[in-house]
Amino acid sequence: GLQRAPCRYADLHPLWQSELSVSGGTRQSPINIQWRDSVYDPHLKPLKIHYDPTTCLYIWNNGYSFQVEFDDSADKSVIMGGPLENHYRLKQFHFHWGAINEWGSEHMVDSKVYPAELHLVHWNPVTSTSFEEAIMENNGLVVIGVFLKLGAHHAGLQKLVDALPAVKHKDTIVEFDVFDPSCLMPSCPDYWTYDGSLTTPPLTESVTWIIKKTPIEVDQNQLEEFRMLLFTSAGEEEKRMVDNFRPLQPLMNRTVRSSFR
Ligand SMILES: N/C(=N\S(N)(=O)=O)N1CCCC1
Ligand SMILES: [Zn+2]
Repeated sequence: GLQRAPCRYADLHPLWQSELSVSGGTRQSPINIQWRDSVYDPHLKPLKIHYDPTTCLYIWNNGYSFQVEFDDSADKSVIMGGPLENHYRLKQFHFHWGAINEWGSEHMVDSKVYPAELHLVHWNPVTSTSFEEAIMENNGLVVIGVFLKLGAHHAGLQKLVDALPAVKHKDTIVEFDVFDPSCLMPSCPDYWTYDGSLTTPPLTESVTWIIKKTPIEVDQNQLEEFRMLLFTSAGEEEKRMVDNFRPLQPLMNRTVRSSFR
């Protein structure tokens, strides 16, 4: 039959062959956040973030994104408050982005898409004994999503960008110490929150999402450095790491709550 050109490499990327395998999902991510349908919840507290920069370990290219890993053996880099009943430990952060500035984020706001999205992944040490266990637990994880928009140079991000050439190929790693990801947070406290899932396999429905309303600004050069990474290992035919985002998923029977009026 007629071969349909893949609309995105991500659709063919091995990670996505299992995309269709999550049958019966009722709380999948990402979603389009319709601002007018979100419900202000006065019981939502301010999010409290305490990251210890010395818990930063290394950056690596996992063949889907670049990821900064943290020492999560103690309650040193934690978040609490917001919609959360207890504290959660920071495990890693990573990004999703597009081949061009017109798309790239996973979540959308009133169908507006951003060039990239940061995910800070945390797990619940009260109900789980490890990150790997928490991935399978209902509400075992909290992911904070921060939109990136094209604008001013981001000095805090630049330290990360300068390390990217060292992790150009899949399964490469470089030491990265003393970095405080709080510098990647917008100063505005406003967020939406909803119950969702991981956006890559195993796609488990274990995530309380906290999506910051206000994007951070990064410049064109910084976005282009993301796009110079490769999905492929050294020696393989090079495939640029771009469009590593999952398509929108149905909202189904969910309400998005906002921390702001
Ligand atoms: N998909 C994921 N995070 S995300 N994109 O949903 O924040 N992960 C896969 C394994 C651990 C984190
Ligand atoms: Zn992600």
